[in-house]
Amino acid sequence: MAVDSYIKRMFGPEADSFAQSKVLLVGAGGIGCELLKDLIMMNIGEIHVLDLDTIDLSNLNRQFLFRHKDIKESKSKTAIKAVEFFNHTSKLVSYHGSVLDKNMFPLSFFQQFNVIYNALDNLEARFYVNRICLYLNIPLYESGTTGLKGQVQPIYPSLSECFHCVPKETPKTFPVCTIRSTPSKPVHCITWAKDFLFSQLFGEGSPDDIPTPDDSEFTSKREAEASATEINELSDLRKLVDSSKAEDHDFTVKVFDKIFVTDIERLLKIEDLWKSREKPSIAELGDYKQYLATLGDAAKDRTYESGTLEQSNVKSVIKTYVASCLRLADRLRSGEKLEFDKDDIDTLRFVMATSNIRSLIFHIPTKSEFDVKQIAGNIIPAVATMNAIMAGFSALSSVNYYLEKTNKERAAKSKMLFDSSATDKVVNSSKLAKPNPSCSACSIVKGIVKLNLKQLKLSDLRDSLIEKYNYDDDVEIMTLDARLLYDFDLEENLEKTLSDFLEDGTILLISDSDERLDMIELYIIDSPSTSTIELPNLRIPPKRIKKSEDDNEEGALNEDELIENGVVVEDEKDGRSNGSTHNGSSVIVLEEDDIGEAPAAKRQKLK
Ligand SMILES: Nc1ncnc2c1ncn2[C@@H]1O[C@H](COP(=O)(O)OP(=O)(O)OP(=O)(O)O)[C@@H](O)[C@H]1O
Ligand SMILES: [Zn+2]
Repeated sequence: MAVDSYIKRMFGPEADSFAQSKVLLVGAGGIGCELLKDLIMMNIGEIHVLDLDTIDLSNLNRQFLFRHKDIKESKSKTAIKAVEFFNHTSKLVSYHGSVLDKNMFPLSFFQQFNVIYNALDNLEARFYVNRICLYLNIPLYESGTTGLKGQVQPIYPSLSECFHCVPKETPKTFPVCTIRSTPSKPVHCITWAKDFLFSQLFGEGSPDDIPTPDDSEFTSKREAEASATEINELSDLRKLVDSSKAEDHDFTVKVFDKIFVTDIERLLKIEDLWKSREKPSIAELGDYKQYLATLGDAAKDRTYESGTLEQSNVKSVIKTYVASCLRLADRLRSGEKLEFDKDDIDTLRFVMATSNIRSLIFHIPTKSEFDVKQIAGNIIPAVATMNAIMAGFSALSSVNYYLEKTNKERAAKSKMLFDSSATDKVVNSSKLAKPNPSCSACSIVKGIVKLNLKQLKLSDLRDSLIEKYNYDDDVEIMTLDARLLYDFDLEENLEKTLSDFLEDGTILLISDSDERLDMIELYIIDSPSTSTIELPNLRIPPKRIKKSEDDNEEGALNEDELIENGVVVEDEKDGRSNGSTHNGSSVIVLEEDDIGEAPAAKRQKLK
């Protein structure tokens, strides 16, 4: 039976809307491959698939649209090619690029879609798509899995909780002193090797930028001093790596001596540290000096040992350390910017070797390359079935979008779905919650403004804002990433052209200096053909007193008032609006993937 007749039989005449819809699928990985198949089976009219990545060998166990021959090919393009032969009538379009790339995917790109499906693996991209959907009032089906856990969250802007409404789990952290001085578990050594040693020796940034932790983060002043000396010496070694020549391998010996001998000897002198702990011991490395010296010429060919690396064999890990150091230094010299990537063999082997040498010294069990990859990449193995289940629920839950007429009805019928720990249940569901009135993404009234950035000055924008929104006296203009462009105290930017600070896609936060009106958020679109400033029609609610630790609760508006006051719908069609919508440092173990977008916390004056 043709797919459309099958869908009609299931859902009745309303099913025509499936074929009339155009959707965007962001991410063609574990969930994305499944979801693409599901959306095709729903007979969706147009499916656009976007992914930045190419296929890796490790994707093949669960990303069922990809084969061995597709390794290194674009995920989105390959996924679409793979489903071409399915029995379907959907029009398919692929894009190879990051959803965060504003040149490739400006706001107008997203505007063409009725629904967006997220099948991503990181918070940054998820927060970004969430905000885009808030601006354009597009329903978003957000999905994610971690091992055997998973969830699907339908997001109807201004009607239900957005992705930002509920704080996300903060990355697991370890005290600095555990990582720098007293590791007791393999993960401590791996974190040290990846986040401290690798990033300082080969990572981006000047060697002088190495951050020095606060004294308060250590158990004693001596320990803090030892750490500061360690950091200064490491900074010198980074300079040595930068200035090394291809034929040099001396720096590998100097780095080894410093991190595994001098630093450890310094720590050993702080007796307090070892009163209740076993002392680290360089003797665990045996005759490492002689072995390092003999490696010289042999290491020059930069080859790794063949076969499985022996994680606890001192000679084997030292050889891996030398080869990875030389290969990374070659790459730095060729101008490459290096960052740790679990799939980059040189960065992985450097971390594997150095963490295991440190583990040997501290009497900690060593870890195989496979284990180090899991821990350093913070990988919880993906479960193909859970991806398939959550993708299925995302598609199924979005049926409400196609069958109902308004976003209000769609949101009322939609459910959030998540894994269940009960033995007799696979999945739990709950009604969609209302938006969080103090969410920094969806509670602020938003609008889109087209400006000729090269022609207009900041003073033009300030004057237009005051006139359009009836600010009594003055406004404060700040970017979403907390750069202060203007306030009554900072007038020097007024005569500068907007292109000096803004670009297409910059988001501005505008506050009322009189504290009478609430803050608004404006999305800037550069429009070289415009000469005037056309600010969107927004109804700005009175200033809210935020319910946060810093502010007291008096005067806070309730949720309904906020939604009522915030919504400004211009040219509403099909439930979508056109433009404005309502609305002591530790070492981080997770990848930067997991560090969410920080809402503008502190203001910095623009210099
Ligand atoms: N900014 C982005 N723009 C476009 N696609 C993205 C972006 N960030 C992540 N993705 C894609 O989202 C998908 C998420 O899929 P998944 O969680 O299965 O991860 P993976 O990278 O395929 O697998 P693994 O991380 O286990 O190696 C990936 O294909 C990834 O390339
Ligand atoms: Zn929100």
